[in-house]
Amino acid sequence: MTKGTQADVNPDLKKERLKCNFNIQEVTFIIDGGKDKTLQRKKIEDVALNIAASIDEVPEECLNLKERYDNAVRKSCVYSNIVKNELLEITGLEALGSPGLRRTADAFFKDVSPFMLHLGMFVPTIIGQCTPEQQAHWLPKALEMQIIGAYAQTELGHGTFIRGLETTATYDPATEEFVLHSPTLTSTKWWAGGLGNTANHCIVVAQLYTKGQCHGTHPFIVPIRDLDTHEPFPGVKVGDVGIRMGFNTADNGFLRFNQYRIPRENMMMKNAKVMKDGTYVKVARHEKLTYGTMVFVRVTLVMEAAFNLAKAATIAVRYSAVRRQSQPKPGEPEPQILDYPTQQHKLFICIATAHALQLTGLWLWRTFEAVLADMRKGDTDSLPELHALSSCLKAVSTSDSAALIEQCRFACGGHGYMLSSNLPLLYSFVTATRTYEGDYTVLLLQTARFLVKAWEQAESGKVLTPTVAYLACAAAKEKVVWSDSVDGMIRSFQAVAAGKIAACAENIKRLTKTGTSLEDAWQLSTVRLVAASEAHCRAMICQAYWHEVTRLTASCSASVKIVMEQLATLYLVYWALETTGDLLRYSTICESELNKLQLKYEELLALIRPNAVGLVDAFDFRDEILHSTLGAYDGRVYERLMEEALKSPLNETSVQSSFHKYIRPLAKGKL
Ligand SMILES: CCCCCCCCCCCCCCCCCCCCCC(=O)SCCNC(=O)CCNC(=O)[C@H](O)C(C)(C)COP(=O)(O)OP(=O)(O)OC[C@H]1O[C@@H](n2cnc3c(N)ncnc32)[C@H](O)[C@@H]1OP(=O)(O)O
Ligand SMILES: Cc1cc2nc3c(=O)[nH]c(=O)nc-3n(C[C@H](O)[C@H](O)[C@H](O)COP(=O)(O)OP(=O)(O)OC[C@H]3O[C@@H](n4cnc5c(N)ncnc54)[C@H](O)[C@@H]3O)c2cc1C
Repeated sequence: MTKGTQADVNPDLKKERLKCNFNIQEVTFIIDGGKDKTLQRKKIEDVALNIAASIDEVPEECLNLKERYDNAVRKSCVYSNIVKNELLEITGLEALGSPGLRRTADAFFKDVSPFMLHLGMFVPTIIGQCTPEQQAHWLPKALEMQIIGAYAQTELGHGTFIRGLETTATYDPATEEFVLHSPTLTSTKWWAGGLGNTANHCIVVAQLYTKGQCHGTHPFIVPIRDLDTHEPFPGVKVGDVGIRMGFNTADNGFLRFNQYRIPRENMMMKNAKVMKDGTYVKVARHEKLTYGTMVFVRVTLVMEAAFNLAKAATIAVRYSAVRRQSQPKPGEPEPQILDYPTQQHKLFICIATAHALQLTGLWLWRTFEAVLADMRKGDTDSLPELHALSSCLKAVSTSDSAALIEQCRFACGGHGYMLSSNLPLLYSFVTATRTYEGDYTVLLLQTARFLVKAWEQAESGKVLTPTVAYLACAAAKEKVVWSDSVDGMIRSFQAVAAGKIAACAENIKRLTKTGTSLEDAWQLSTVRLVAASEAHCRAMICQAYWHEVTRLTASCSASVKIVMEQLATLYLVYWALETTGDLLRYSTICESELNKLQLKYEELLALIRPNAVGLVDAFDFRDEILHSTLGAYDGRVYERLMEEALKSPLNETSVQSSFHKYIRPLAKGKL
């Protein structure tokens, strides 16, 4: 964080920091996943942000579309040199997924780098889908930025339904090449980040045909532009998809092939191969291993959701400590808006959710690594559970994060609507995460498949995998006894999930018994299935969050343990109050217990209040990363708003040319 001198800090923020009663650094270590991780992150930030090239003289949002893109490319080149020459030195390949890299990227790009998908998906797909020999060929070139790649899976006609993709890759044994072709308008690749103007290579997911047979979708590495001239190769048509709600510097593109040939070796052959004579050989033990990059990105998106929400919460809480408004008691000074319980209600859940998603995300990452280790030994048994877990957690975390970032914007009143607050841009960036890498509903329905199967296993007394083990207790179908202890609340959330899953399973059974096909019975139950999946995910987040807080604060100072537990309890109570209808249905909770719960919630808001600024300081964001007039460490909100306003191109002259051209003639009746 950029602390400046204490004299520069807004007096209200100064007082808030004196009120804070816990060790901020200890909380930072917990959020980062350990002291060593914090130190590494800070080192990366220091190295990367000492290079002033990230600074824009004119705010990014004041440039036109083309200027913004060119500027983003310029900064991407500076930044990729830093990654290549400095950051990879610090941590090796691990740097690519490190929080330090993620954070410093935000200091360079208020919107998104056109190189993001190169690092975010192109490189991970090479690592996940190539044979060691292919990796040795492609990876150094990609890491050295000799080639720049995109990931083109989605088409104009299909994003969700991958099996329905239309682009074909037909093997020609005579030349030992694949012929890529886009047979229809709807087969045009659409959306790939970095593809429109930047990438010279692209991972293309296409239907593989060999010896006259289709073997489903497979990934290929495809050179699309000449490395020297950057002109698209004959047979390749590529361009930008047009202006978007956000991501306007991400260079999302379209791509069409006309009988375009690539060598056989460009098929990514870790999970399946095509031999020289065209024989198709399946290597992988699990049908869906070609979907591996998506699972990897979904796992990382949970912490991405936490990260972005933490930024918004930092901005809104600091601003709420500085902003004074209204006069609830006559004659008294206007209070800080953070003193209003309604403001606390809007904001403290944002801090708690950022913690919940970050700690759940770290736990999910460890689970992912364990599954990966099993798969290296040839064991894919835990893949279905990982898919179910990562699907629902990606869906719920990105959806919660987007909704709460918007809530932070509301919490900042009119100033939150300024682009210089950074909240609108943050929202437009994060709301896309609910759609990309698997739409919210679609992913929850994937988890639902796993849950209904698990329920059937529970009913027949089979052993269940860890994340659904709670279903075994719920098979008794009795209402759970409500208790407002943490364990009691988690048990109740699980009972809600189990009750909803059971109702779905019963509904499907009832419909199929009366002659409805299984597919139709499933469709007719999907509204409930999505709700069941969401309830399961919420119960899982509550359990993982509380478990991690208990584990991680075991050796912390007492005050840190208290504040972390207050936040986690707030999260549980908040969701109990949000889902009272469900609790009334599946637990023994009654009116008086609901009233007690409401009181407990209000008490927690009051307890957290003195530590609110300390808690967002613990996210440890440097001002360069927050990019916010409202959220800077020093709280000089009004000064910064004025400084930014003066940078607007509309303030360059006191009279605009349009006055002479239109307004004056209009007034004189000459227009
Ligand atoms: C250098 C400087 C640089 C500076 C920058 C520096 C920046 C630094 C870095 C910055 C980082 C920033 C953040 C990250 C950035 C990322 C951005 C990403 C952007 C967005 C990318 C995208 O957006 S990219 C496209 C993603 N597009 C989807 O996401 C499609 C969803 N659609 C499906 O994913 C399938 O279509 C769908 C539904 C499963 C059905 O697939 P399907 O039809 O084949 O399968 P069925 O439904 O029939 O299911 C049959 C059985 O398969 C099982 N199963 C299915 N999937 C499975 C799986 N994966 N693993 C195991 N099992 C699986 C299922 O559970 C069933 O099991 P069972 O039979 O036992 O029940
Ligand atoms: C900013 C951004 C960046 C992207 N980057 C990339 C990229 O780099 N590479 C890439 O390949 N793709 C990329 N995408 C595409 C993205 O992965 C898809 O948009 C996403 O997977 C959703 O697919 P879709 O657009 O086909 O939506 P659709 O599937 O058409 O969804 C429309 C609606 O239909 C519903 N629906 C669809 N199927 C079902 C079902 N089976 N049951 C119930 N409801 C259903 C959905 O819930 C949704 O409400 C990007 C998208 C965005 C917005």
